[in-house]
Order: sequence, then C-alpha cells, then structure tokens
Amino acid sequence: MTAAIEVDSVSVHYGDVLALDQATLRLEKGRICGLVGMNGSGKSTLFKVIMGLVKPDTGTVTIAGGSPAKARKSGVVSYVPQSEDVDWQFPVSVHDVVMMGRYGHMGLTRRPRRVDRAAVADALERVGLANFAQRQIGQLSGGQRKRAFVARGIAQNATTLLLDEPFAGVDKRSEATICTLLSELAGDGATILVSTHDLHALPDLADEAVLLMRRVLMHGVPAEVLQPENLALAFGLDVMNRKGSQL
Ligand SMILES: Nc1ncnc2c1ncn2[C@@H]1O[C@H](COP(=O)(O)OP(=O)(O)OP(=O)(O)O)[C@@H](O)[C@H]1O
Repeated sequence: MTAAIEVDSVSVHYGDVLALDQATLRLEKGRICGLVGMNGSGKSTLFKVIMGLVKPDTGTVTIAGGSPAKARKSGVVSYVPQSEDVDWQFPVSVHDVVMMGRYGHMGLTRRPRRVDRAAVADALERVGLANFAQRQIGQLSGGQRKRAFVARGIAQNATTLLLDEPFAGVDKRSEATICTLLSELAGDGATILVSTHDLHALPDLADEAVLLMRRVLMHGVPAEVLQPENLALAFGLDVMNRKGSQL
C-alpha cells in the first residue's frame, strides 16, 4: 500500500549544521504520529522537508506517492507552523487565513465561489471560531491561532496534516479541543504528524510516536517509545521524572 508520508534516508544541512541525518519515516493513512525530540533535533526541518519548503541534500520524500511540491499544489498537505514562524501582524483576518486553504481549489483567478465560502464557514464552525472570522489573526489567543490554522487545513480538505508544536503556549482547554479535532480528522482518514513537548498527553492523542535526534531513533507505539531509557537516549536525561514532563 502507498504510504501517506514516506521519508527515505533524508539528510539536510544548513551550511555546516547537519539538521537531518539519513532520517527515515513511513506513516500510513489515518494515523496520528507524535514527533518528539529535543530543541534542535530537526523536527521543524523534517516538517519543512515534507512540505517541500526545504530540499533534502540526499534522500527522498513522497506524500501519497507524489512529490511534496505536487501535494502542496493540490492541497493534499497542510502545515500548522510554529508560532515563531508566523508574522502575526500581517493584515489578514481569520477568515482570510482559512480561505487560503481554498486557493488550490479556486484556479488562477483565486476568486472565492459559493463552495469556497461554505467550506471556510464550515471549517470555522468546526474549530469554534465562527464568531472570530473578521478578527485580524494576531488578535487571537495562542490556542485560537492554532485552531485557525487547523481550520485552514480542514477547508483545504487536506488528507495530510503537519502540526509543529500546536500545544505550545496553549491552555489545557484549547489543547483538548485541538486533540479532539485531530482525532476526528484522523477518523475521517487524515494522516497527522504532530510535534510536541507534552509527553504525558501523547499516548492519549497519538497512535504512534517517533523519537528524533537528527535521525529517527525509534518509531512505535507511544508507551514503548516514551520509555525512560529511550528518552534518555534522545534527550540525555530522565525527562519523564521531571515535574510536568514539559520539555
Ligand atoms: N535556517 C537555518 N539556518 C541555519 N541553521 C538552521 C536553520 N534552521 C534550523 N537550523 C539548525 O538546524 C538544527 C535543527 O533545527 P530545527 O529547527 O529543525 O530543530 P527543532 O527540533 O524543530 O528545534 P525546536 O524544538 O527548538 O523547534 C538546529 O541546530 C538549528 O539551529
């Protein structure tokens, strides 16, 4: 069967820095996979490579059997970037951000049709932001901003969702809302790769987990992957016994 995401022996350098070293990962359709690794272990780089935003020096990436560029163009894949990577002052409304998910469906004119407006309204409703549609994106709370980007993926009908630390700076209620949404989307057949430092929440959210340290150290069910000895390998310390286990 064709994998939803296939990363095969991918290496990425930024100048002298080796960010990914022969990373290999295969995710099947409808799975939620948690991506865990210390700061600088290459998580964001892995997302960017899967999105086709960073080109691997060696190795290949396919999404549903096609190239990342093709997946991005056709709207198969959607990315919720780290907050630091977004210009929150940019003068766009929440509605505009979610409408961006429809661009791939609109053709060259990018003129929204009734079906596009309906998809945006449905997505905003689904993430609980219908009343915030006209707000400038930067005027939302951390959790609402994340939900706006998830809504963009929903409006897009993306079947592969990549979320880079969606729970960072987000309160427990928003985290629970996002987790429920992700479970529903996976239930509908979406494949979800989500990086997080919240290790205790991971077994409830994810079907599988990946430990990254430039390369994939381990990939399996969260309860096994998150064993203290494995985390010690990836982080070099006893993280599960640290208060709160927020890395
Ligand atoms: N544009 C860039 N130019 C140079 N080095 C970079 C660039 N982006 C990332 N790096 C370096 O590549 C390595 C991997 O970075 P990356 O952002 O992928 O890690 P990460 O696991 O997402 O980290 P964090 O948890 O802190 O977000 C780090 O050493 C980082 O400093």
